[in-house]
Amino acid sequence: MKPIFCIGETLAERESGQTFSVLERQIKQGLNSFNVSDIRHLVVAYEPVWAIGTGKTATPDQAQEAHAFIRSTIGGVFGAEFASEHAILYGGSVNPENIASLMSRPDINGALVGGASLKVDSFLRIILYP
Ligand SMILES: O=C(CO)COP(=O)(O)O
Repeated sequence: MKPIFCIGETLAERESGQTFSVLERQIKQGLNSFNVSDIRHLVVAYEPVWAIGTGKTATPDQAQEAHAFIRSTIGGVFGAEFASEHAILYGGSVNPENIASLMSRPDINGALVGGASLKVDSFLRIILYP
């Protein structure tokens, strides 16, 4: 079994410029009692609350910026080598139209797909992008 540790800010937090401080707090508090060997099998996902099931996707720039911050914060806690090898997924209204642009960014290593996975056609187009 692979646990998925989902973190992300609300729209109010984003609009008030707190995205990075919220992510940092969630990472530090959420992973506080784990060591590198514990979290080796943990998957981290950036899921901005405002994008989940809303049809509003983070832009590739917004997602990349958040993923880079998450990777750097994880690196500060568990070491840069671990952080550079650790996959970080994006979740929040991923669909066949936005998967390629999201996946083109260096710190976006996969997707956590909700609603679009319930329709065979759209899920297949996501899996088989571009
Ligand atoms: O929460 C999600 C996947 O766990 C994202 O769901 P949606 O893709 O429906 O926004």
